[in-house]
Amino acid sequence: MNEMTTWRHVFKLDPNKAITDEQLEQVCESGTDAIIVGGTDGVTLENVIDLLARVRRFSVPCALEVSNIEAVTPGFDYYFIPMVLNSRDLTWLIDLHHEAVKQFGDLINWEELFVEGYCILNDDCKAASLTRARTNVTEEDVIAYARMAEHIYHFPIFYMEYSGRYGDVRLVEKVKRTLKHTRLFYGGGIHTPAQAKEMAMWADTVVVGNAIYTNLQMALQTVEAVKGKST
Ligand SMILES: CC(C)=CCC/C(C)=C/CC/C(C)=C/CC/C(C)=C/CC/C(C)=C/CC/C(C)=C/CC/C(C)=C/COP(=O)(O)OP(=O)(O)O
Ligand SMILES: O=P(O)(O)OC[C@@H](O)CO
Ligand SMILES: [Mg+2]
Repeated sequence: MNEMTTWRHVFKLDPNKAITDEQLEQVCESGTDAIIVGGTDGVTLENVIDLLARVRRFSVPCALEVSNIEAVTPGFDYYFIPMVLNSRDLTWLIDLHHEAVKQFGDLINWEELFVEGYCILNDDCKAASLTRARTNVTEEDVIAYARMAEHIYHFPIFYMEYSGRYGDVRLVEKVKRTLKHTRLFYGGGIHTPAQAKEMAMWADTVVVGNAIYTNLQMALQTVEAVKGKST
């Protein structure tokens, strides 16, 4: 069984945001299942390598969520590749991926690569603007994207991305009830243990990002809320 399929909680670190060594240690030693390194803007080879080297002092698994070709580097345990299913622009579905595979094809260890079928649901986030995501979608639309991810594309991950905003738990539940094999990642607006626990009832994996930078002590408590005996 692949390790990724056991992850319940992950922290997403943004290479474009500052974190002290002490804070990073708390994140990496928190008991989270993995660290994802990723962000939409300001992600450079330099800040990715810097963060990778710092995270590597700890034993937690570390994945790079690739958002631009220039910032891809060896050394991560996994590479997560977003494909934005509700983008209006082929760039974010096919073109950049084609370019990257042309460039790195011979070097890619396909066992380490996981495609994430993204559905971006917050109109007011950087990833939505960048990819021109069609966020004005119905419940039926989202369920159809999830089914496409699982049955047409056979993606390992369907990612409900509310980056910066807490999402609709009832919709997360409905999507979860639809999926059988593809794992459901939920990310967006989780700042409290209660929110993390609520989303973890349905999502296979919950992703906590911004809270690391706004209220670290609260963010750390989301790990126990998702994985602890009290859940
Ligand atoms: C040896 C070697 C070099 C090995 C590596 C081989 C390898 C794995 C190559 C890559 C292969 C490949 C197919 C790459 C894909 C290339 C690519 C650029 C794809 C496009 C990805 C994409 C759709 C990006 C759009 C933006 C997006 C969805 C980002 C996800 C992250 C996200 C939403 C983060 C939230 O943070 P942020 O938006 O920064 O939030 P703040 O407002 O808080 O900052
Ligand atoms: O930063 P937040 O809102 O926690 O979102 C986490 C993650 O889904 C971002 O890609
Ligand atoms: Mg960012």
